[in-house]
Amino acid sequence: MASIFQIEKKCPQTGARTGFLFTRRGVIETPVFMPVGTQASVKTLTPEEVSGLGARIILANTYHLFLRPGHELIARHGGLHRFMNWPRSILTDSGGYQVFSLAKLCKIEEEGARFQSHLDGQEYLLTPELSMEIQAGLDSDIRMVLDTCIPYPCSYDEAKRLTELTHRWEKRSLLAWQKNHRESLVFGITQGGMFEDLRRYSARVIANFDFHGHAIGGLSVGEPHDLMIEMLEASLSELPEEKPRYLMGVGTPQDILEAVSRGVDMFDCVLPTRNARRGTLFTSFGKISLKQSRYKDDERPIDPECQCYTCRNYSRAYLRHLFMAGELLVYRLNTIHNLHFYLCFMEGIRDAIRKGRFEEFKKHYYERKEESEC
Ligand SMILES: Nc1nc2c(CCc3ccccc3)c3nc[nH]c3cc2c(=O)[nH]1
Repeated sequence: MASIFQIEKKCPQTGARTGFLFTRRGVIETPVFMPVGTQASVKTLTPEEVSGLGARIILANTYHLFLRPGHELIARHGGLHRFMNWPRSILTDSGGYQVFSLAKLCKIEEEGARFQSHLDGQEYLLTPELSMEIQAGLDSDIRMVLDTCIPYPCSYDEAKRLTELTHRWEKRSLLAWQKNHRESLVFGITQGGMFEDLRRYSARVIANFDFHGHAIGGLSVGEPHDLMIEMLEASLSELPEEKPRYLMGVGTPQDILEAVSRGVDMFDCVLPTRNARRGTLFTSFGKISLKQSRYKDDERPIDPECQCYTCRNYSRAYLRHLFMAGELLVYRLNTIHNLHFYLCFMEGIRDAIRKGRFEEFKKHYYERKEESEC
């Protein structure tokens, strides 16, 4: 497998590293945050705005696009990049997780995941082969294997059973990918529930297949922060350092910092975009909510230290007015700010690692995090 990942600089004190991930549609600097564009759109923003904020890879969802408008329609329209006018890299999830979290009456069988569409109740069977076929129709650059996302909490026996089924699905996914998907990259996903021995076992099995990169799955499913870190460490301990690691669904700035320290390269999370639509904004001194009356007459920007379009042009009072009035503009202005915050945060992490100052960066983050709101 040609090397699609190059480590640039390692932090001497921690497992943090910067690197470059090469897809056929461009180079991605890591550690990277990948904005979520579930239904072929990063909600409320144009692709030019997402790219202008610095994003070089976005995520899309196989489950959603399969159900609507359908991968065959998107394929007829030239694939997802053409369809949504996004020329850079796209990573698509396999649908395993969404079937669990969204579909009705999901039944896990050896063949695949049988479910009813949350849109019209129609029944489908999502198999590893079909998942790869859908991702090929979308023509995504990084394709995820079909896995079962183990619920939390879950018994040891059930976690073991689902982990072993996942390994069989991943083998089938890889075979399907090898048959006619070689223009893209394929990532494996480790599972193991919240059991350290199953986490190590799953990582060892996945590491022995021939994937371009490895995702750590089954986390950020409602478990406590410390348990997530513990299971992350168990998984990472058995994954090769030279391949990219992707921690699925993570997370808050603090989660990202802790995971980068342990050698994770790729992140995705709905927080910046979803919180934006709920009026919750990230700042260098913690989060603020536009619902609070204290901002009614506040002329300052969201974050005085932020250089984004929203902070350079609008006050908290104006944003709160828009939010309380239900003016749609606020969803765009808040999303611009939150995505800018996350993408700048990642640039700060990469810069600190390159300059050998990652520990200092982390310490500074924790000091600022507890500051009283300004
Ligand atoms: N396939 C898979 N996806 C997960 C996601 C969705 C990430 C995603 C990818 C692409 C688009 C949207 C979302 C998780 N989100 C939070 N925890 C998660 C765990 C898993 C998991 O174990 N397996």
